[in-house]
This record gives sequence, C-alpha cells and structure tokens, in this order.
Amino acid sequence: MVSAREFDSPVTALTDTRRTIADAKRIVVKIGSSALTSLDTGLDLGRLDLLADAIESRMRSGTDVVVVSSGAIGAGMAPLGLSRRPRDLATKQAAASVGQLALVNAWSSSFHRYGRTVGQVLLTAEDIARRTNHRNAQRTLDRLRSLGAVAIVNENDTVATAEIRFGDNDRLAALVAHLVGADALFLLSDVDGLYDGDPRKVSATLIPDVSSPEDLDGVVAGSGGALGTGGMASKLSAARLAADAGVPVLLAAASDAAQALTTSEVGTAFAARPTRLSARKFWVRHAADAAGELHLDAGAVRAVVERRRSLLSAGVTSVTGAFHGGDVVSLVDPDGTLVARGVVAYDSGELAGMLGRSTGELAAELQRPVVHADDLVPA
Ligand SMILES: Nc1ncnc2c1ncn2[C@@H]1O[C@H](COP(=O)(O)OP(=O)(O)O)[C@@H](O)[C@H]1O
Ligand SMILES: N[C@@H](CCC(=O)OP(=O)(O)O)C(=O)O
Repeated sequence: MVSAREFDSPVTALTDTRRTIADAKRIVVKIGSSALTSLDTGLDLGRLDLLADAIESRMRSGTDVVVVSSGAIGAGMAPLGLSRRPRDLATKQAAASVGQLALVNAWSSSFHRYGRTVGQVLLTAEDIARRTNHRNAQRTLDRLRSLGAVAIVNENDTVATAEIRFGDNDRLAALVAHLVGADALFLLSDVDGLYDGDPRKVSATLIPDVSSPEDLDGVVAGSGGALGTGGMASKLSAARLAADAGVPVLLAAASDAAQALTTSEVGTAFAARPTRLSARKFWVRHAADAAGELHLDAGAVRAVVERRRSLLSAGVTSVTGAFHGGDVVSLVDPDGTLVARGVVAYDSGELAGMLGRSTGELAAELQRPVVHADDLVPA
C-alpha cells in the first residue's frame, strides 16, 4: 500500500463533510482491484474478510450498504494462467467471466459468516443511461436492501463492449450512489488518499479535504497500478460526479476500511455540491449517452456557457450523428472541445436545414430553441 508519510498532516478535526459521511444512513462502498487482487496471488481472501467485517459492522449500526466490487479480471487471471492483466477485450472478458464467479463466491462466503445473504448485480452503462433499465436496477437494489441482503455490484464485463462500458468502476460507483440515493460514497483503494503528486515520491503530500475545485489546483492525478483501471484521474472525476449528485466521497485505503467506515477520520474527504443538480440535469451531464454533436460558433459558446442562454439555430454551424428530438447531444466549440451537453429539440435531419438561420427566418414550428437553457448543462 502507498501510505501517508509521518510528516504529512494527519486528519485532526472532523469536518462537516466527514461527519456527514460518518452519519450517512445509506452508503455505497467501492473496492478497487488493486486492493482486492494481486498479480502473484490473485484474490486476497483475508482482505475481503476484513472488508466484509467492516461493512457488516456498519450495517449493524443501521446503515444500508451497496458494495461495488472490482477485481473480476484480477481474480480470473491465475485460473487461466495469465501473468499480466490482459489488454484485449476478449481476454479481459474471459478473465472477468472466470473471476466474477470467484469474486462473488468469496463475498458470499465471507458474509455467510454473519448469516448475511449477498446478491450479484451486473450492470452495463446502458442500464443506467436508459431510464426504463435505470428503474429496473433501482428496484432490484431497493428490494435486496429491504430483504436485508447486500448487493455486490460490478460492471457486466462479459457483455460490455468498448462503446457501452462505464470505463471504470469509480464512475459506476458514483452513478450507483446517485441511483440508490446514497448519502455517502466510499472509494477504497491501495492508496490512503489523494496526494498532490505521484504518491511513490517522497515529496508528495496527502490532501485531507477537498471542498472546492480550487483545492485540486496543481494536483497531478496519475495512472493506477498493474491491476487498477483509470488511476487517480478516474477517482477525481467520480468524486465530481458524486458531488453533483449531492453525495460526499471518502477516498481511503482498503486496509483502513474499519476506520473509514466507522469514524471516517482517514483518507481524503470530498465535499458534495451545496445544491445538487436536478435529476434531469444530472442525467444529461453524466448518465445519458450523447447521440450526436452540435458544433457551435464562438458567439453561441459565449451565450450558452457564460450567459446560460438557450441555444438557437443561428449559432450552430454543423451537426454530427443521427439523433432524434429529445436525445442528449454534446455541444462543442469551434476547436471541437466539449463545452456542454443538452437535450436537443429537433431531429438531426430537421436541424440540417436550420443551421446558421436566425429564428425569424424559420417556419413557426421551428422557432423553439435548438436546446432550451433548462436542458443545458455546461461541461
Ligand atoms: N495524485 C495521486 N494521489 C493518490 N494516488 C495516485 C495519484 N496519482 C496516481 N495515483 C495512483 O492511483 C492508484 C489507484 O488507482 P487504481 O490503481 O485505478 O486503483 P483501484 O484499483 O482502487 O481503482 C494508486 O495506487 C496510486 O499509485
Ligand atoms: N469490472 C472490472 C473492474 C474495472 C475497474 O474499474 O477496476 P478498478 O479501477 O480497480 O476499480 C473487474 O471487475 O475486473
């Protein structure tokens, strides 16, 4: 494990965010591959038992817990004779198929020590992006909770292709936290918090609290270990996603799980936004797949991003992709940089004939904004 140096500032006074996390009544606990598996020995059953102990103890104190467990690919490598984490999709999927079985069996045996039942929930990004599937997942997680079982969630790796992947389980965990209305998200990894630079360097310093984006100025979020996906960058974007959903995050070492789940006085605490995004804006920004792109001129970028105005056809220079009115699209500036996402009012075919035209030049039925300000979320 990468640990805080002696001279790093310890977590002293309990901040409001840490108190909220410690008192949370519904939590999501995500455990990374780097904390559960190793290249030499595969799945770490001792670590998994300690995690189950800490989770069971928190549940007994009255908190609902959903577990997001990585580690399927790591756990599947040894049984298949693989010495390096596979890079190609088919081998990753084969490893995940073998490893997921071992992983969920291990969670099941571990919780069985407490007479606790577990349920396996495998999700793809589509399950969260589509509202009907979204509600199905929500209902299953809710019913497992009311029946006293622990949901063990992972990405459905064996069917997820590059296009429909969450990308990493930090993002999946933050989306699940939103889905179940969690009050706190725990990201447990092999590192004991966020450092201002590579934690393997002695000069790196632990950042105990992040309460605004400015606290991240100058922080270098690097890649992860041989088994993890996304490294610290994916944890920071998951923390931002959770913050938008009004969910504070505690990033800590899995070896400190007992302390993280009881007092929350370890690791890095990320505050939630004071006002959470509405469910609709959250979905537009984070969950929905973008069906296409609208290319904006500089004036439209200013209107949309700085003045928070609706997007009108006069400012759209071109469109990419085939989409329908009601789909979520990306809005990009003249350099191709994403500046916002929004719900488009017209089909791509309809829009093609409206490009660059001012509202007065359009037929009455085409005079609604292309994307209404209420349906626009800056990137
Ligand atoms: N600024 C940073 N602060 C903390 N850890 C960092 C930082 N930059 C890179 N890392 C690395 O990120 C790793 C955790 O990411 P990852 O391997 O993806 O974990 P997990 O498997 O838990 O998702 C740590 O092992 C750490 O070395
Ligand atoms: N679904 C994959 C995990 C992918 C992943 O995001 O891993 P990690 O970065 O360790 O949380 C697995 O179970 O191996």
